[in-house]
Amino acid sequence: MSLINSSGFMEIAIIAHDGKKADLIEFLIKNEAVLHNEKIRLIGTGTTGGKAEAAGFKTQRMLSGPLGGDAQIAGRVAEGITKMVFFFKDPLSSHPHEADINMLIRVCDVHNVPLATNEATAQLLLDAIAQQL
Ligand SMILES: O=C(CO)COP(=O)(O)O
Repeated sequence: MSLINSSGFMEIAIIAHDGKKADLIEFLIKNEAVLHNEKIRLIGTGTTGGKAEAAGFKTQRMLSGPLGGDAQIAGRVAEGITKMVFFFKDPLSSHPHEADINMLIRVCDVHNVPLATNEATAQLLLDAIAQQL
């Protein structure tokens, strides 16, 4: 399983529900030494991506999650462009686009793409890839 896509980058998707956005930004800042590596490309759902950009992380923004951003990222996972997903889900809230959320998770499993749905898992994944950069 290669984590580098055909463009030569490790594209990581960053997504967070509203209740987890602050945690994700804090996670990015804590790991900025790895995330600013020239081989890493960040993409994100609309609002999450905007907050990451505001925190100093160059991020290609997709549509907002509820407007189809999760589906766009699922497409990139299916096409082998996005190689890892950090999705800080809020398990205590319901979401109108639950079908998109579940579809993204399913597509990651179909294509064997590493998916972290919480910070502990995201940290383990990032620590692992730091060795490969
Ligand atoms: O709802 C989301 C993921 O399901 C996140 O979308 P935003 O980053 O646009 O808020």
